[in-house]
Amino acid sequence: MTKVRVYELAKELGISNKELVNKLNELDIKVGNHMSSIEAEEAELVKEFISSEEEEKDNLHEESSDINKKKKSSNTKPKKANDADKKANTSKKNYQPEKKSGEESNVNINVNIIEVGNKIQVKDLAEKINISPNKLISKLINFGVMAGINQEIDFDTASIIASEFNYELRLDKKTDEEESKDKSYDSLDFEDPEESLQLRPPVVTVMGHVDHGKTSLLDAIRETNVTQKEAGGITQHIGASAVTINNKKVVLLDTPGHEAFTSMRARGAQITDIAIVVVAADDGVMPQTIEAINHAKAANIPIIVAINKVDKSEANPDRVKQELTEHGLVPEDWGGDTIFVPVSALKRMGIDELLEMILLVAEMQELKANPNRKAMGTIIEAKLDKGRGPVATVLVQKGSLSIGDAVVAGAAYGRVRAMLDDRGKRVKKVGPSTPVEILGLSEVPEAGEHLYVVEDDKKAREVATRRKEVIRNEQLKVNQKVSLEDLFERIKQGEVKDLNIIIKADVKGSIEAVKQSLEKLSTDEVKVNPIHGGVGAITESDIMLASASNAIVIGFNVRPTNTAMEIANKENVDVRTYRVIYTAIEDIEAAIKGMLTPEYKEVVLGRAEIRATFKVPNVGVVAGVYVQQGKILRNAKIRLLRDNIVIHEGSISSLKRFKDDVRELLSGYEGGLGIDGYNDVKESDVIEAYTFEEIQK
Ligand SMILES: Nc1nc2c(ncn2[C@@H]2O[C@H](COP(=O)(O)OP(=O)(O)OP(=O)(O)O)[C@@H](O)[C@H]2O)c(=O)[nH]1
Repeated sequence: MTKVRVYELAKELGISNKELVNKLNELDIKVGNHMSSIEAEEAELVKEFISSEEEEKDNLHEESSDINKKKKSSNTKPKKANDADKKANTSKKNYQPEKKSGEESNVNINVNIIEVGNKIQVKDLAEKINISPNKLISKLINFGVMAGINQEIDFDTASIIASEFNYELRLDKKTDEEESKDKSYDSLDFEDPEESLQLRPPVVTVMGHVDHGKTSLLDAIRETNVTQKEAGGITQHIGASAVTINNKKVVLLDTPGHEAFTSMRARGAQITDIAIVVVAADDGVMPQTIEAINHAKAANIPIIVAINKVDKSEANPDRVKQELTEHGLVPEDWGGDTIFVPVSALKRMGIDELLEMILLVAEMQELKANPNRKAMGTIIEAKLDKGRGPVATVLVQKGSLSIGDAVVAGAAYGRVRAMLDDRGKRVKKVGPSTPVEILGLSEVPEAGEHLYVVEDDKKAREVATRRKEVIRNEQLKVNQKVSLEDLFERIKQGEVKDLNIIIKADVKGSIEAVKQSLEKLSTDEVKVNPIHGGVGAITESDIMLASASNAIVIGFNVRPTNTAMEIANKENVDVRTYRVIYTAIEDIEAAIKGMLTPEYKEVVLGRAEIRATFKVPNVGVVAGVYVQQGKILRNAKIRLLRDNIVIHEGSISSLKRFKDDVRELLSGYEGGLGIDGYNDVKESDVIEAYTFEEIQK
């Protein structure tokens, strides 16, 4: 009997290999991938099935507004599929009209009417029309709708499917509203009417290069603003604190640095209104200053520059201004719109001015919230306290939180048993922009989770249970981050309008060159946005920024650090490294146009650190290595990294364990390694072994 390759059939049908493989599996024709082959007869069946599906879609299109008509069309429609079905003994269940057992076959006589909202979750619909969710999902696939069990489908799609099972759906506006309020955790956060809004204090994060004085500045702000009465009280560390100037409050997040800021953002929580970027006047703009600026810009929040250490004799505030101008922050006195405040955290100089500027920027932003509603906030920190149980610091963002409120935060729920402010004082009720420590939760919530007040305990428990499901789904959603592979598809679907890119390189010159070439790749459909560039290894902070901003990371002659690599895997951030600028530009251009056809992908096998070097006569230099992770294979390709910068790429000339030649060296073992035609190895260099794997399509 003749056989047909899947990829040939896909080509003939004008659909992707993946689509065809899915279709075949739906029809119970088991295939592994596009290289598998199927019987010619099966191929015929698939062809007929697909053409009948298309016909079906056309019908639905024409008649989509009329439910009754739809019912008719879907009852007559699968005829062709039935014919096809007869030809091969494949599963019939996928495309035969379903009849509820014990019911009349003439659907028009016995139609069940159900009221549903504008949208309905797949599993709810399945329950309502009395079929298994899996059956419903495969039915949806037949209709060209890819939806998971927890996903929502619209009313039209739902009613078409339901009609096949003798159910008629009617739109019920009330159910719709109630459902969306009940079902979705995030819909607990409703919009407040304009007239209910009142000004609220700004929430500030301090960022800047290491040792430029972030912590000192936070301390200075707090100390200069503690009133006499409060001075005796011990300032609690709860993750955030509030200070008052001219009777106005400013909230400071305790953990300085853009890493903390961005990891919050990566978890979907944007709590900062204003970023203070600290630059030491004696040191000027440094790499982490630029990172901080780009992290704040990516989050779209205003920046105030605090030029710190102006007490020092070598302080040169003008140089700081000059340097920052190059990064788009132009001081007001130079015609720009960025506020610069000279301060000395050490000598407590300029602190009040800085706070006044914060209030000014806050005022311009018109930060408002409705204090008279059920509270909504974000968890800043949380821990398990031996005596007190789960303890969480929440920044109340909307509404007012009171003792006794039933709350839910992620999978945690409970009643607020006690509340403490940042001075350790017990409080009963707090409004927007207030950090408080709360007791009474069922478990320790994740930082970054939203907290909502709900009617009662029962409701809190219910929402928390559902939230657990959502969290699980969100973890799956991580997969939906942008990558070059599916970029074209995502642009076509309108899901990606900005391609955010982070560029890391071994030399500064490359960054600017790449940035300019990349910007030129923008099309009408997609804007290519280099959001950050820096010299050196790809770090954890780069990956978090990419994750928070849905960006891809490209590196030139640099590699990710071990932690960065782990986090990139976890967060599903696409990291691409190149030796030459040209290939990177070519890749991204191809991805935008949908022409990227990689057949192989690089897989890192492991990394080994060089602990010693030996000169071996007639051989060259051999490195004594210790495998830190993964394994080193004798026939793998390797890179020599120094501070995660690629010094050399090549292959292994010898791999030994003690005196013996070995084919591999595993994690935790030591051995000797020679690099083919290369001797310039140093202690603490890292050998990265990698290989290429064929991509399964
Ligand atoms: N002369 C002078 N020294 C300062 C000033 N502010 C901070 N310093 C000093 O600078 C050093 C670093 O200050 P930190 O506040 O620890 O800096 P940081 O940015 O928080 O540092 P990391 O947390 O390590 O990133 C300390 O030795 C401070 O005493 C200032 O205004 N003037």
